[in-house]
Amino acid sequence: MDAGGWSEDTGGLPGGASGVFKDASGLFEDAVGLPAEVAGWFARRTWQPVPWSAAELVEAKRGRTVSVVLPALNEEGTVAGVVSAVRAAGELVDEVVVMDGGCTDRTAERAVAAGARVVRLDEALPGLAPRPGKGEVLWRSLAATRGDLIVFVDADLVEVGPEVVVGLVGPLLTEPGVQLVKGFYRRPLRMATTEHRSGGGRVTELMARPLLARFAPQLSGVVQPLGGEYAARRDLLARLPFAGGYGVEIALLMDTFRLAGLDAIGQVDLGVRKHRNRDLADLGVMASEILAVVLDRAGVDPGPRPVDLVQFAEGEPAGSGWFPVVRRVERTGRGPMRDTLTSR
Ligand SMILES: O=c1ccn([C@@H]2O[C@H](COP(=O)(O)OP(=O)(O)O)[C@@H](O)[C@H]2O)c(=O)[nH]1
Ligand SMILES: O=C(O)[C@@H](COP(=O)(O)O)O[C@H]1O[C@H](CO)[C@@H](O)[C@H](O)[C@H]1O
Repeated sequence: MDAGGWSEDTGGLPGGASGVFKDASGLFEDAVGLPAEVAGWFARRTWQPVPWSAAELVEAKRGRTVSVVLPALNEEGTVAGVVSAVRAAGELVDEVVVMDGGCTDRTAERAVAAGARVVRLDEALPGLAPRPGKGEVLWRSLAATRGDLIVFVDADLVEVGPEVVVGLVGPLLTEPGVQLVKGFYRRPLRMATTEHRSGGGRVTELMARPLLARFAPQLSGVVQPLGGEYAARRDLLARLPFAGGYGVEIALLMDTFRLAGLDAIGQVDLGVRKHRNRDLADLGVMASEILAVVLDRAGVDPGPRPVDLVQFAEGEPAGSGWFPVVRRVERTGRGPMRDTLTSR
């Protein structure tokens, strides 16, 4: 599959351009070419657009099974739409599981009504007290599902369709060397009253990319390293540790690279991703979790645990001054699920 005009000998830029990449906004006038290793990987392991149909992939399954997992913490407003979108992939999907991360709203009820199986954290691993954070939810999904391939899709997406599953499992069913597939997309930024065509993926741009550039430059070709839509072989995920909070995605990416090499990773264009965009304060906590994980994977002491992140809020009414808000950032991860299951 021609990966959309990118080739290994053009410095990684479309159309043979190399050296300076001119952009209408002039923001990239100082761009340089991709390192050859990254350009080569990008050309080999990027599928844009996705070339497969659901029917072709059903044929390609050859007995392999697919579990789709939606991590959900109070997503009653969107979970049913995401479940329906995933189920529209038909026979490509063998089970749809919503992992209840501790919901106190109608997420579970609406997920069941839409056709998903709902599993609470304590049900997935009875007797093992759940820990907070997204990573714990994804880790426990390995015990709650049975598919040979596991697809993670956030439950807060809107305007999503079955192509999210088709795209993500495509390389896993057709390229034997690929073990982890990340989705990528244009990321609009939807705030309370406005929607911008791009601007989403704020922690990706401000934290993840600069960290990868310094500590794992081989992964710099991954368009959306933090994206919550990705798929992997169970036998890979079961051998990996899971970071506890929002560091789970970048940890899985770095650990897959360390364990299986760059060509075990692929990425597919999924079009546009719209989700609930959290405020900057929440993203500050997320960035802190991601920073800690990347430093840990890079062998750099991430500092004390837990760390107290001091942020500031403006008092009411406006003009009445600012006050500190301290958020304790502590997400304890888990070891490989393979070890947990064999020790139970
Ligand atoms: O402790 C958590 C945090 C998040 N999530 C779920 O993980 C997905 C991604 O989380 P979030 O939307 O907060 O991340 P963002 O997309 O804003 O970076 C969503 O479906 C959340 O409901 C979860 O199950 N438990
Ligand atoms: O990519 C990002 O920068 C963050 C925040 O996205 P937005 O700025 O709210 O679009 O979103 C991702 O990061 C989380 C941590 O990896 C993932 O868990 C989320 O699924 C993903 O949306």
